Parts: sequence; C-alpha cells; structure tokens
Amino acid sequence: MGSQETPAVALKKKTVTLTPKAIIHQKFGVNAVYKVEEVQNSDGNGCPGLNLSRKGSCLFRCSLQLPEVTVVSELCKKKKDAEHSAAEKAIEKLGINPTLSIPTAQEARDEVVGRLSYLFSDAFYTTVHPLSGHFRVALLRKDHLYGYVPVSVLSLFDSKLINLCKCINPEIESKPWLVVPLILEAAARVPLLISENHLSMRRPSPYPPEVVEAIDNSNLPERTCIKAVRVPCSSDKIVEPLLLNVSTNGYYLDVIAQELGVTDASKVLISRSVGKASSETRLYFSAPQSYMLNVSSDSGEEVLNEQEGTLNTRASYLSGQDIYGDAILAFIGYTWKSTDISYEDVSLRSYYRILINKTPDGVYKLSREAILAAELPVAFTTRSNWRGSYPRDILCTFCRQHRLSVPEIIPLENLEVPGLHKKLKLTDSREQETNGGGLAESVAGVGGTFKCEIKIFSRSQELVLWCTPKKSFKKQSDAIQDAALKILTWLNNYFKNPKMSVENLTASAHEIDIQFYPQCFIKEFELCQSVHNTSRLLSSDCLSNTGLSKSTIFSVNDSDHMSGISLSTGSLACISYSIYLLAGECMKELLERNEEFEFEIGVKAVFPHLEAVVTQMSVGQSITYNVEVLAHDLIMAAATDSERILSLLNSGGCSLEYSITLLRVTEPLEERMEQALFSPPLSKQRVEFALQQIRESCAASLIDFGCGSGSLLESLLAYPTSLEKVVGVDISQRSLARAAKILHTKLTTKTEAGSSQIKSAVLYDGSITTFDSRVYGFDIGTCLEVIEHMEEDQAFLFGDVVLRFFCPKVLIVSTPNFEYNVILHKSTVQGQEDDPDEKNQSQSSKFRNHDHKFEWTREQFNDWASKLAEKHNYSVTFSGVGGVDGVEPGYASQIAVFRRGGDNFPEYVNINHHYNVIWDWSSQQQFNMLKELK
Ligand SMILES: C[S@@+](CC[C@H](N)C(=O)[O-])C[C@H]1O[C@@H](n2cnc3c(N)ncnc32)[C@H](O)[C@@H]1O
Ligand SMILES: [Mg+2]
Repeated sequence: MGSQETPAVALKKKTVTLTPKAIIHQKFGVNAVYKVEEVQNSDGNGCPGLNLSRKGSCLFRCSLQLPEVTVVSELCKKKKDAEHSAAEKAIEKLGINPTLSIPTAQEARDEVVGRLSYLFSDAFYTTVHPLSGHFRVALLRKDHLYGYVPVSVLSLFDSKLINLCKCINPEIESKPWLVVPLILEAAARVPLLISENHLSMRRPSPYPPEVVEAIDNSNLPERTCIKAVRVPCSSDKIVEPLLLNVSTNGYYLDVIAQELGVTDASKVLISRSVGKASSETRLYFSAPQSYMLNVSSDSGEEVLNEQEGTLNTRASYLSGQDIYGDAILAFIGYTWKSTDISYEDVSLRSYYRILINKTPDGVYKLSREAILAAELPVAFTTRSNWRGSYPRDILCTFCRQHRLSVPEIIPLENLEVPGLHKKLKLTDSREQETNGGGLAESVAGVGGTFKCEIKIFSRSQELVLWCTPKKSFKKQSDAIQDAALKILTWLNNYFKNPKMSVENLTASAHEIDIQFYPQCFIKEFELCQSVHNTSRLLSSDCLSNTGLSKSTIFSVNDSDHMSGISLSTGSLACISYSIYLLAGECMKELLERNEEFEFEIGVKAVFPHLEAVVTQMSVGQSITYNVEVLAHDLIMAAATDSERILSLLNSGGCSLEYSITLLRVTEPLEERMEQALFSPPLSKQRVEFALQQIRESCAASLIDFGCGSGSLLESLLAYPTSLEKVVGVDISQRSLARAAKILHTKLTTKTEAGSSQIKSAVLYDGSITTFDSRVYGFDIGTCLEVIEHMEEDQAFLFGDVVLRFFCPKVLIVSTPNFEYNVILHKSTVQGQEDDPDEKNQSQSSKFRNHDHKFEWTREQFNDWASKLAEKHNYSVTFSGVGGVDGVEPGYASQIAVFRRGGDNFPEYVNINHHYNVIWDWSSQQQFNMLKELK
C-alpha cells in the first residue's frame, strides 16, 4: 500500500444513530400509537387593520400513546416532523437514554420471546403485515402441516424479529439460517408447537372461530403459473427457466419446496431480496441435511456444518449471503399492502440483468438500455456529453449491489490565496446532496477549484478503497463525477479480469490515484472470480481489432461519399441500430434495437468495433457487419425471448450482426464555435493561410504533423499547388483510417481526370515527438491545432524535435489564443441562451475543448516560439486567423511561422524508421493500375 500511515485495517468510527421514532419502536413496537391531527394555523393569519380572513397554512400536531404515558408534539409544518417531535418528547419524558437503546444480547433474547407471542396472538391476525399472508395460508395447509408457519419465514419477514436476532448474532447478515436456532430457543419459552422436523411452528390453541371462518370463506383457489429461474449449485449446469404452479389458497413455499426436492415449506430457506432495492425477488434454497439434524440438537449454537453443504456460488454472489445447494430465483410473496399473494415473472433475462447489474459496466449498460452497444466511458469529459446514469449514481448502485456502505464523498475546495500555500477546504456535500442528485451547479469563485475524494467502506465500516484524484475542476459536481468514474473504471477492469494479481491491481490503482486494502477488497469480492470468469464481458481486448478485420462483412447502402463532418474525439455520434443473433444459414433473431442512441467519440463509450465502424461512416449511411459471439450473459440480458436465444446459443456456431445507421453528428463545441462564429469558418481560414505559405515558398513536399482525419491535406488537393509529395502523421489510427479513405478517393479521381500533380501521399501512424528520417528536411511542415492536445512538456519536446531533427524549411504552428476565449464564450452564451447545456459547458471549461491540455496567451506562445527559433537557428514571425491584427484580444487562432536559417543542417540517413505506414499512395501505381484495367 502506498499510504504511510496505513494501518492493517482501517475502521471508520462506528456511530449508531437511531431516530427517536426508531427508539420508540424498539421499546414499544405496536404498543406505540401515533395520532396526527391537522391544526389550522391562525397565527399571523390576519393582517392588522385588514378585515379579510385568509386561509392559514396547515400545521400538524401528533399525540403519541404509549402504555404508560401519552405525549403531544409541538405544532409542525409536516406530519412526519410532528411524529418525530412526539417521539422526542416521549424519550425525554421516559428518561430513555438513546445510546443505550440498542439491547444487549440477553435483552434481545427476551424481546424475541415477547415478539413471538405477539406474532402468534389473535391481535396479530387482524393486522396487515408481510407475515399475515403466511399465517392465513397456514390455516389452509392440510393434515400435519395445518397451522404451521416456517421458522425461516418468521425471521425473514418481521423486521423487528430479524433486528433482534442480529443483536444476538451479527453473523446472521451473511448466514441467514443462523436465525433459526435463536427463534427455536425463544419458542421454547413461549408455549408454541414445533413441528417434528423442528423447522416450523404453530400456536397450541386454535384460533377463534371467526378467524378460521373468515379464511374458509375465501374464494375458490385460483391457479397461476409464475416464471422463475433455477440456479443450479454446480457452475457447470446452466441457469434454466422454471414454472411455479401456485394457487391463491395454496402455500407458495410448499410449491417451491417441491421444486427443490424437499417435503415442505419448512425446509426452504429464503435469501434477502436481490436486484432492485424495491424488488421482492429472492433466492429460495433447501436447508442442508446437516443443518436440519443439528437444529434438533438443542445447542442453540451455530448449527450448520458448513463443510457439508456445497456453496452455490452464483446464488451466493447475487444475494451476498451463503446459499447452499440448488436455488430458485422468484418474485413471489406477501406485502405490507395485502395478504393476497403478489408476484412477478422472473425470466432468464431478469436473472442475467441482475447479474450484469453487479458490475459498473452492467449498471451503465442497463441505464442506457444498450447492453450490446454501450460500455462505461473511461472519461467524464463534460456533463453535456455524458449519456446514461451519472458515475456517482452508478457507484452508489454498485455499492448497494455489493452490500457495501454508501460511498463517502468528500468534496474539497481549493482556495488559492496569493502568497500562501494552496489550501484545501472541505465543502459541504449536503448542499449538492439536495441539488439534483449530486449535479451541483456551484461554481467556485475566481481562482477557486474543486477536487473530490471518495471512500468506500464495507458494511462493517472497514475501509476498502479510496480515491484522491489530483485533477481540479471548476465545478464541484464535475470533480465528484470524475472521482466516481475513476473508481468505477478500476473496478470494472477488475470485473473483466478478476484473476488479476494483487501487484497488477495495485499498479493500475496507483495510476489513477486509488489506494485499496487488498485483503479487505478480495474479501468483499471473493465470489466474483467464480461468477464473472473468462470472457464474461464482450471484452474490449478481444474485440479491439475486429472492427475492420477480415472476418467483418460489410454491406453499405450508399456511395462511398463522406459527409465532411469530422467524427473526432469529443463529437457526439447519434446512431440507430439493430443487433441480431445469427445461427445457421437462415436463423436470425433480434436481440436489441435502439432508434436513437447517442454516444461520445473517443471515450470508449461503446464496443470498440462499433466506434471503429461509426467513425468511418458519413451521416445517412448504413452499415451491416458481423462479429463473433463472446459473452452469453450479455446476450441473455438483452434478449426478450430468452429461451429461444439460449437454445440457439447452445447449439453453437452463432454470430452477431450489427446493423447501424449514422443519424447525425454533433461536433465538439470548439468546432461548432469555429464554424458558427467565423466566416469563412476558422478551420478554412487556417487552410487558406497554409496555402498561401505553400505558394510563396513553392514547396514541393509537405508534412502535416497531427493530420487527424486529413482535413488540411484534403483541402489542399482542391487547389493547384507546387506540391508533389504530401505526408500526414498522427497517433490516432481511427483518424488516419478516415483520412486514408478520403484521400484515396480524392487522389484517385483527380489522377484519373489528370487534374493532380501529386506524385506520392503517405500516412504514418506515430507520435510527432518521435523522429522518423523518412520525413526529414521537407519544404514545409504544418502543425495546426495540435500542440494544445498534448501535455505542455510534450509540446516543448515537439518544438525541439521538429526543428532539431525534422528540419522543415518552413514550419507553421497554430494554436488557440486563450485571451480570445472571452469573446467566444460571450457569443455562445448569448446565442444559445435557450440551451442550458451549452451554457453549462461554456461555463464549466475554461478551454475551448475538453481535450485541450493547455491554451496559451499571446505572450506564452510568443515566448515558446521565440526561444525555440533562437535555439535551433530559425527565424519566426507571428500571425493568426479570426480577429484583426493589432486589435485586442488578438487572433482567435494564433500562428507562428518558422523559417530555417540557411541550408546548413545535419543529414540523417539510415535512422530507424519509427512510424508505421498506414497508407501509401503513388500516382505511378495508379497509372499502372489504370493501364492494366484498359
Ligand atoms: C484537433 S486535431 C487537429 C487535426 C488537424 N491538424 C486539423 O487541423 O484538422 C489534433 C490532432 O492531434 C493529434 N495528436 C495529438 N498528440 C499527438 C502526437 N503526440 N503525435 C501525433 N499526433 C498527435 C490527435 O490525434 C488529433 O488528430
Ligand atoms: Mg484543439
């Protein structure tokens, strides 16, 4: 661990905060009766001198009746507050010490006895409670089961009982059956009949006739088939659908018992609910043999010999509790609202959705309803570019799914006081808590920036991991989302590769400012290894090369024309798609369809193959291609007809067909501003500037450093110039592929028409901070709007490398003028007042594009360029486009033109070639091809 003061296990100070109402409930249970009355507020109602009666606001008063005393609350604006106030008064009056309100084990044992007697009393029979249905149906059970309620049910559906049992044995949290001996022990102190197998109980005396009659009068049993899922204990066996045939007057747990191969409901154990917070979906499993034998030994201690049961890893993973043997996942039971049975179908699809909802990526996919397309993006660039649930919310869901504590989010404000060291101040996170789920709009004062720390604790308050990002944000909410996403990204990598060594985990955590306690972490995620094993996810690694691989079959609906819109990093692509499962010759089943699906380019927001394909499409174009089937659980989570898809998948030889149409592209704000606010657009003005330099210098060779999608090279082809050889270098293969496609079409057409003098064109994949002798000594070098996309030190390095080694006769470098941003921001805010997102974006980032690592003022740029020129015997002149020379605040895009001083520069031959050729075109080849065709 990197932290110096790291103890073996960090424990958060445990504070028990029970609300006054909870304390009263614990002490008095149903014997505490709250009665709230509405009181018309007459105070201040009339205005002095005004003879009009206005209806006063409504206030509430609550009286709380307890066995010994009744208290009346203050007047409150809300009902809830009135109850709260009454409870507070009662605590004060009865002299209850809130800190002592957690009962001791012995007190809890006594209270369990009291609670049991109440549950089996006549009084309980008339209340509506999740247990009432069980009691009612118990009286409809036949023969020796008549009137018996399973012990496991009693403890599970009565929160008071379970809380008391947890006080006696906290281990119950993860081993639910441990509750049974505690209840049996208490039952021995109440005259209750216990069934032969000791796992269910009933009252010794019959219920009064009116109770029994009410039940017997019930309607004819209605039978229903409910979909459930069987989760076999052995991981080799597949999870399968199952039908439960239940009736209104039958006991559903007896039906489940039958499916589990045990005699009756008493041998069925039930997990806590899984999946969504409000869901009644639970796992049902049979009590292991040894457990039943041991229960009868009156030890009252831990009863299950764990060695004997076989842990059902999938079921245990889903519930976070130890589950043995085969299990059934079903949504069925009684609620607080009625004693009638309530149920929902649980399909295979639901099972797989619950499963993938345990991974950060899965939570994100489900939030976008795009399981076979979306992936959790690796960066939170801007709020307006983010789609789907926000990182902070995904992190909270993730923690809930894994039974970890709610993440502790600690926003910090960085107060930069001149002359003092930077100070970090804790900001009030409650403020953003109430502000749209963490999307606080708080913008720091001048110079103020925000950071955020996030800590994740286990349920027992052990620190599992914490993240302390170094990056500052102008908005507190952005800092929070960024930190949350860092944790999610790291966790996601773990889920994709749970067998990763601790060393690798630590190293990858360190890279993104995360520290974790390996022991604690592994303990929390122990089971994930066996459940999310190899190729669980449609792994990015497996697919990164499939985008345009040979196995990919394309069919394109229109001509190969490009739209001219650049799908660069930060653009939003909007597509419609359908994804099918192909099996055999003619079997094609729809898995997922989305009419409008928008995602940000460059942050891995979709599967790599999808992004690779989309970035080469033009608006309006449709493409169909195939990829291999890898992750069955994702497909199963997407498919509606799960059973059919499962059988197809099992028959093997399937593939996935993606059918995509690119509907529209929203370019990054910078590009939109450049087009909307300048005429001609700023990018065009830069091209014209370069063109002028080419003409003036009669350049024959040109290298474009950071050529991107080749927009400069493409534009140059439209004009007659002296250029014979053009080269582009970039690190983005995606952009290069796009550039190759455009340039190939243009050059070929022009050569065929005899209207181009270009003899050779090459695109290299490489970094412009690395030298490659093949592009040495060119007549002209261009580097337009590139340096600001590199870290500042890299921009300095590029300056040295280009002038010292590449040695172009002329070098043109353009970059945004930071001082001009005020004008841009003013214009966008004014022009887009009706679009709050745009406004936020321009306010939130001080740079024009979130991918910019810096933006220089004129002084900074001049300083960089002048020193560089002097160092390498170049001269430099300054100019720009957008704006007027000499008028504040200068040009929108500032340009430096370097000129080599004399021809006395070193020769570099036979130096390693560091760049990879992506595309190499020569006019000679083209002529030969044409000749062959003729
Ligand atoms: C805003 S784009 C400019 C593209 C093009 N020059 C234009 O004006 O349209 C910036 C480009 O710089 C590229 N880039 C950033 N760092 C680079 C590096 N170290 N080596 C090569 N290219 C780089 C990016 O991949 C991206 O294509
Ligand atoms: Mg830029």
